[in-house]
Amino acid sequence: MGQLQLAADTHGQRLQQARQLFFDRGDLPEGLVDPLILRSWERCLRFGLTEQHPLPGVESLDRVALKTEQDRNRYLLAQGRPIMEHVFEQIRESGSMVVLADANGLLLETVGDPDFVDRADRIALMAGASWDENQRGTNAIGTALAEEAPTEVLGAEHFLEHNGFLTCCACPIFGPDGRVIGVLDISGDYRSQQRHTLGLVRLSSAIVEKRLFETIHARDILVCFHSRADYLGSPKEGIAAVSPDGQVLAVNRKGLELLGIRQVDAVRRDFSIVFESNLSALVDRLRGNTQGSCEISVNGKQIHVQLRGQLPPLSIAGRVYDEPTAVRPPPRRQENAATPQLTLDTLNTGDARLQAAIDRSRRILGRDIPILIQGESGAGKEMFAKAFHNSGSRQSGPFVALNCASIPETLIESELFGYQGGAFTGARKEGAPGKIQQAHGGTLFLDEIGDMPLNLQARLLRVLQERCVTPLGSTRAIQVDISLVCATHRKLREEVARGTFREDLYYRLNGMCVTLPALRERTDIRQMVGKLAAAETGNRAPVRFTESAMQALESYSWPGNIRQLFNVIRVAIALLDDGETLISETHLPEELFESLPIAPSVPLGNSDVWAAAPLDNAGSLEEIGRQAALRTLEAAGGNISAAARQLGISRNTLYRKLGRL
Ligand SMILES: Nc1ncnc2c1ncn2[C@@H]1O[C@H](COP(=O)(O)OP(=O)(O)OP(=O)(O)O)[C@@H](O)[C@H]1O
Repeated sequence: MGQLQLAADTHGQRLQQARQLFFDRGDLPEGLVDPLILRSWERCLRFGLTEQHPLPGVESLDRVALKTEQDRNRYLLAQGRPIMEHVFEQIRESGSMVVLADANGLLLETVGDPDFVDRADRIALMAGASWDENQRGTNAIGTALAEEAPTEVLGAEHFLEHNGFLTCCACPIFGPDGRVIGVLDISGDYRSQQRHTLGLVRLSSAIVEKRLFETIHARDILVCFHSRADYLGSPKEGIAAVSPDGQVLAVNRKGLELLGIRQVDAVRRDFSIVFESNLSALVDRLRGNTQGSCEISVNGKQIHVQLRGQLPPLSIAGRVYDEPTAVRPPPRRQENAATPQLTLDTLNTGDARLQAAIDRSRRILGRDIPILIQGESGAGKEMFAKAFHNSGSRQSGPFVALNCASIPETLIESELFGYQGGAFTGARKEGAPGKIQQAHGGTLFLDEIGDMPLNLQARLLRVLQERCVTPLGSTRAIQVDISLVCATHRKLREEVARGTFREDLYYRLNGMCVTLPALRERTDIRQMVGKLAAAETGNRAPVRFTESAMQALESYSWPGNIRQLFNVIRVAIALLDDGETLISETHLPEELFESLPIAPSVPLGNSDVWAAAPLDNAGSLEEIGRQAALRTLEAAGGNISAAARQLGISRNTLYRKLGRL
């Protein structure tokens, strides 16, 4: 008999003794059970559970309800799925499964060995079921959530007898604001317990957290650090997100550990105070050397630092950091073209439908009528909103954008309405104003408004009616004066009919609706090509297009619209040899020449990767590739093999593209 088996037997005997003491005699079996498990058993008794039965009425969600929950947690799933696949590869054929659950213990997705999945199904360890402690008793998922700590629950440590055949390891996943947003778990047969499983789950959760942090702060300067240079880039590195004016916006959990401080000690402080170094000098030292690192001293300790994310332009870097109060920070989002004076006039490149939309919008300038912009993804809705703001009387006020689809539901509320200090775990001591308040005197742009959760729609409606906002945890309403512009790629009327969008809010937002034409419907593609190419080359020598290349660009169906066109032009320019300025068909992707045009409604295929990969944060071809790989993976429902097949690359290459696991 192996040592592990012996240990398991001894552990099993001790547990039986502990259960007898606890359940039969009502004693606390201290010393026989891990204190964390004991705390959980006591909680379960308080919930009214018995060791034989869960509470009556515990039912799993049906497919539709599960889909809704998966949708609400799409952000967590998008980052979690590739990691689950990767973890499963490590434990395949060990009679186990990998589970991703939301912050309430609802199982969102599972991937596992078929034999074990069958057994797991019988105890409802499957997507759609809740494993909250108050329903299933002590279990790694529910208990990790209750304790907010990595948790291992072995065999009879499970409160409910019928779960005693399980061994489970789970680790909570913390969102970028420090709140728990989900939990990753590996469950298997008690007899196949592996010593390293908890470590694997912890590491994997750390990877998901890191990706969430990097995605949320993709538009900020990311200062990555560790006491060991070889840990830079690993899930163990600390990351601080810093605004262009040198204010620390957030520090990830590893970073707080490394610095030995709390979130409230860092957030909203100047970088130079938290890191005892001048950010401007650091940017200059590391500019052009983003793979390199340098050492700084913080609190008497040497740390290695690397910069990633959006570095400010050189001229701005110096100015802003030297005179923090005198200069307005540069815009957080860099538009690709027409940045200097983006107005409704400059958007007009000759297409009649676009011109009609511009004319209609111009008429309501300065009248504070909410405008709803509809159009396919990448058709230029945000650009239009910015141009609308710049053309009206509020142009000197702030333009504040929030994309309701790209941040987790738990964050939308605090991002939008703000919060008072101490409103929730991880909240900053001094609180933070929300986007609504930040837009006071200017324009609030709510992108993908169709993705706003229903409960927040009600709160938003109240703000629009009363022109007041009440931050989370506060009772004080703050007056706001905002002009509202919303955009969506969804058909909001249909969402209203389906009951997923409030009718009263729909009418409130829809003072005037403009629909932007899809790029394939536009007659000014040549002009757009010229404009986007000029934006990409900047001060370098201008590029030209052969007639056949231009015709290919004109006749393609552009499912990803202007974003895709710009992407294609960027890549074409990158493919030119030194000194070469003529773009021909060889510089364009093959799908432009395939006979079947790609309609936007077909499922994502190889060529749609180009369509969907957003350019806004794509600093390099490597990043474009990573985003394309992510999109394909999402479209393939998280199935790594299917996504790799679709891209025509190996699974390993796909993993590498997804972020070098
Ligand atoms: N008229 C334009 N001139 C130059 N670039 C443009 C123009 N319109 C859009 N773009 C560029 O195309 C990309 C997509 O535009 P934008 O983000 O405004 O589209 P969107 O419709 O809001 O997309 P989504 O619905 O996916 O958020 C951006 O990089 C933007 O800078």
